[in-house]
Amino acid sequence: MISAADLRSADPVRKRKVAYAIGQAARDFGFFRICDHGIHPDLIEATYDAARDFFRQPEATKQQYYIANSSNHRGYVPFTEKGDYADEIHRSYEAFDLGLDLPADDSDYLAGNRMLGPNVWPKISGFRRTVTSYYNEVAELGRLVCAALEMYLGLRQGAMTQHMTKPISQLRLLHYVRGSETIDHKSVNMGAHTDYECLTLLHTRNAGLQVLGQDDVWIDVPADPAVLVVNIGDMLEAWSNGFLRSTPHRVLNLSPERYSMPYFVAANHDTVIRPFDELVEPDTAPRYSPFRAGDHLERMLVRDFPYLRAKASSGIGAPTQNPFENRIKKTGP
Ligand SMILES: O=C(O)CCC(=O)C(=O)O
Ligand SMILES: [Fe+2]
Repeated sequence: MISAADLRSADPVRKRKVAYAIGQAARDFGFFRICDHGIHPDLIEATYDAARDFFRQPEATKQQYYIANSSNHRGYVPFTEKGDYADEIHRSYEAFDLGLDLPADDSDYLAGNRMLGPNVWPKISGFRRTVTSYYNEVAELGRLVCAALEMYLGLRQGAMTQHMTKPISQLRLLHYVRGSETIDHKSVNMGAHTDYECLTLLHTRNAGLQVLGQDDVWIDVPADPAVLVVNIGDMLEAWSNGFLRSTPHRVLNLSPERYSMPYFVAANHDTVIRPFDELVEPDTAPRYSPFRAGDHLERMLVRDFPYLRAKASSGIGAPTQNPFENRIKKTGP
């Protein structure tokens, strides 16, 4: 567990120290837990309350916000919106997805960008205000962790964060419900995957998350309300030329009901992710070919969201295997 308090320190020595602790954990494990992160527990609780208020509405009400009705991937993801995760046995969760809340006259949105634009807001008192506050705070924390990793990786300041001025970062409110017919509580609810962005900052209230360790053993991540779980995602694996690895993880049916809130720290839509020169050894080729951040995310979302496949006009193409997930072995618990 790493105290993240010094990420906000004015003292460069303290800042460097915490940056190294974070970098080492990212390097050695690909995921780590931070406390003293500066997001007030009351705001976290209020965000869960907002999530609960949304999910407990009748299905027909939630369907008014169905993500398929949005052109920029915002809104309600029903239990039935099942992706292509081979190892899911009792997949049973719903979600609410949102991102940077851009105005309706945003030029990227008007140009048809599939990830940018305004959020969809349910008519629930306080929902928008609370969830926006949490989004802003977790986004700020994500920038601080990225800046710390720039320092650890020996990159110039802003090497990554300058590409996060209008990011395609999403916040997901997740609600898992274990069906009464699910007898095996170690069955997989959300299948093994890597996250597609740079980093994920996840808060959860309940056990069930597992991450794949170096030796291909699934490790249980305990639930602790004071903690944010951080893992490396695909974009950062490529940016770091594989020095940091995108960590496979999955969610078991341990709890009858489970809430979590991952925030995915991404780059801007059009940022071309290619390994930083500083991290490519002289006279060797980079280990990753360049790709646009938005293209990678959209290619993966089409695998995870049947509605995107159904939209003939989405233009995203056929679902593909995520090359960053080649380390996932279909091992048992
Ligand atoms: O709910 C969790 O703990 C993990 C969620 C997750 O991995 C994801 O949404 O990508
Ligand atoms: Fe994930």
